[in-house]
Amino acid sequence: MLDVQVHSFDYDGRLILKDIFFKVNKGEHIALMGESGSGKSTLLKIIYGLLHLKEGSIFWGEKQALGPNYNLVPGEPYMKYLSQDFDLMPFTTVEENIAEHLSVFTRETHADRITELLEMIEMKDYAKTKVKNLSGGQQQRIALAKVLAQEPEVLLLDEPFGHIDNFKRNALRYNLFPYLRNKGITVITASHDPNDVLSYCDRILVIKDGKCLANHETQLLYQNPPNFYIASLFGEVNQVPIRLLKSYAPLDTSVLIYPHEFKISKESGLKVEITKSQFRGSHFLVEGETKEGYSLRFNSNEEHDISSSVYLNISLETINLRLKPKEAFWTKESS
Ligand SMILES: Nc1ncnc2c1ncn2[C@@H]1O[C@H](COP(=O)(O)OP(=O)(O)OP(=O)(O)O)[C@@H](O)[C@H]1O
Repeated sequence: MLDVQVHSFDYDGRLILKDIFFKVNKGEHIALMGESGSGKSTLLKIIYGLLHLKEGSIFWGEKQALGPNYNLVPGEPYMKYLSQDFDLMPFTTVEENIAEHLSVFTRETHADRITELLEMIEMKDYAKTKVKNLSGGQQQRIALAKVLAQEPEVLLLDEPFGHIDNFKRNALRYNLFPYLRNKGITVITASHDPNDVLSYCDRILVIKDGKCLANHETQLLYQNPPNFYIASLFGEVNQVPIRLLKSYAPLDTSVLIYPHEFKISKESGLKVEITKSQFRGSHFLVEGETKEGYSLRFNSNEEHDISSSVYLNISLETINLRLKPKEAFWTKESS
């Protein structure tokens, strides 16, 4: 188990992380989510041992990760970190870059291992190509193969697909995450992209301004977002005042509703006047305004004319789920 206890961390007196405590079981995949600048990369660098942690500790089982003040070469041998800059040797070939990270004691199996990794990242044809002649996305894939070369026990991925186009990104996720799971590798992935997280991570740790806002099982967090910040990490979300939905509701509160959770009716529900209708491939993302002036975004299978009206409905089940008191729920679950 990886045990992360960060009481505080600062860069030259500027506090960046505060009271971040969590454990990751062996073989578990967790995601670090949070807006840009919230401290995700800093946390990964601390865990890997690139930054000195004065107040706190990192343990992998019984072994303590001691950081740069103790290790001549920063980093721990059982852990690998894929940083946002790829750290490759540009004037050598793809296979040489990967082989660099394979053990000299297993030379006879190097070729097989390199082929296995290049197949996984779908770059088998580039084995002999010099890294400097690859695109940014291709270099990121090689960097990924490099950190996997000597199977780490713990893998820290910082925006692993940031430079890769959507087409390749989907294929790579599809290959990579099951591969890591089969190998029993413990993974922490920092990402802004819900597609990296929703299907592949067991748990999500949310960071905002250097503090941990949530640490929960993925589906549970998606379905019960405790606040707007967390819900919006998954994409579009509406904050709907409850009195718009139930005129008799005495509560001065609002519920978080994802655009796909609205059902459109031509007859009854919450009336909105269409202000925007945007093609999104599989559906239209439509914006409508209530008579009180609230703007709501919902999905529709059809395009809607500007200034036309529709009625929106949300299932009672969803409303009740979102109205559940979150404080007790989250404190209990997150321990
Ligand atoms: N070496 C550094 N020296 C000083 N401040 C730094 C350093 N690295 C990062 N910071 C600051 O620490 C804060 C957290 O940065 P960090 O890179 O950890 O955020 P992040 O959540 O990973 O962002 P992103 O998603 O954009 O990568 C930011 O305000 C950043 O400016």
